[in-house]
Amino acid sequence: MSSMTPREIVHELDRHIVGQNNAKRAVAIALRNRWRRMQVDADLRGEITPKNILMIGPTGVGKTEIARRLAKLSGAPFIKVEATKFTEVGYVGRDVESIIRDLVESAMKMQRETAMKRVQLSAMEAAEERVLDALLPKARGEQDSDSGANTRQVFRKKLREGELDEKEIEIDLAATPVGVEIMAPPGMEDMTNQLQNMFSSMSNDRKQTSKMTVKQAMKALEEEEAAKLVNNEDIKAMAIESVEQNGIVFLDEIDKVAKRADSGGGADVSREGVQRDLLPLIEGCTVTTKHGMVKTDHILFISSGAFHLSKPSDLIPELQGRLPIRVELSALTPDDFERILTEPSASLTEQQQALLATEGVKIEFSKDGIRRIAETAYEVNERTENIGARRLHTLLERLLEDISFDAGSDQQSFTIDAAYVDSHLNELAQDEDLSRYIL
Ligand SMILES: Nc1ncnc2c1ncn2[C@@H]1O[C@H](COP(=O)(O)OP(=O)(O)OP(=O)(O)O)[C@@H](O)[C@H]1O
Repeated sequence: MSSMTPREIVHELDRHIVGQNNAKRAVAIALRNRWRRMQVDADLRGEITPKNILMIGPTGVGKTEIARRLAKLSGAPFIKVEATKFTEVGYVGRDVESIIRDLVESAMKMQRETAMKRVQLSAMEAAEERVLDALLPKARGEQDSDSGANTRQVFRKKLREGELDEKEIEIDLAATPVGVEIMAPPGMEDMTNQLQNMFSSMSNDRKQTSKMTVKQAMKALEEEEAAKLVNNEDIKAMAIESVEQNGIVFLDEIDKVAKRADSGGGADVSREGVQRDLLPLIEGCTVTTKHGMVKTDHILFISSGAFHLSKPSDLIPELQGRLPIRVELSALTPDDFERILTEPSASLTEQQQALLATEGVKIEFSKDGIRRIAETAYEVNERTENIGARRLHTLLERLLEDISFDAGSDQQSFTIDAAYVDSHLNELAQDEDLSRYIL
């Protein structure tokens, strides 16, 4: 668990997200509180539940990004779900517990990757032995002799230096489990999982001989050996522990399941139903997953919504009480866009430059060029639909389309200044119908 102070967390988030200081502070405190909770006496620890957060702000201003970066920073299992998913026609009552099951799956993946990394070296050595066995298929006794050992040593050296990479060999690999796709009705995911497990375990012990290059064989064998070295039960236990203690669920579009002031009856009933379904998860309950039982008491829920048509007070009172920390994210200005284009580490302009550099094309963004992109994005957002910083992605793609298409042919260096931006985007940006489709 991360032991960073709130100030350090905000500082780290600043590297990726422009502005939105209140939201950054709120999530930083929430994360630190988890660390604080782990420091108190075990008796009291059980009593302290997370202070969940409600982020209020228009689309594309960084709500998801803040939560995602926070999770990454703390190595926490993370999942984003849309609350509206549970109101779709025909899906009423869709199992909200699947949120926790998916979270456990993501934790399993993280834990498995960490465990695999830990055993990487041993796996590589074991794989090397198996490749050498395949390269030098000798009778048993002979391998133990001095000359046998010497040859093996020579081959090992060649193998490590990559000299044998392209040589073809035959190796025995565990057969991949039969792919069985089972379609079950919503809410029956557990049954599907069990059936799938049953089918895959049926084929677990089978081997298949494959012909491949030494390089491919090393990769396949390394994976197989690593899988043998990690203990699945440990991974399960660690995954569940990390979900229970560190898990973060990002519940988007929570405003869309709130009762609306202007509508009456029907749809409200189903929306309220979703809130009631979600409540036990947020209040703390136990969910059965195929890897074990998960208590949701200490999972951090970050909910978010634009709240254009409804207000947080339209949520059912119990849910309001469980989302005590409210933060507002502001709409982005042209100045923010300018900063988003250049400041974050691996910013959009940096990414484009790096991509084109691979073809020997150099692009420079001048200061007035950046300013003009930011202003155009803002104008298009105003005139059509406000999709926040996402507009910068679509605009940049369009702006660099020609360069990107011709890369590698003639001109090798470009300066993107205001004139370039105007000549490539102005016509589109001014035409409302066109920009709706293209920008
Ligand atoms: N303040 C910001 N600083 C840097 N990048 C941002 C900022 N706001 C948005 N972005 C970028 O815009 C994209 C969309 O942002 P994000 O997914 O956080 O939107 P959101 O506010 O969660 O909207 P929605 O509610 O529609 O999901 C991301 O690629 C993100 O990197």
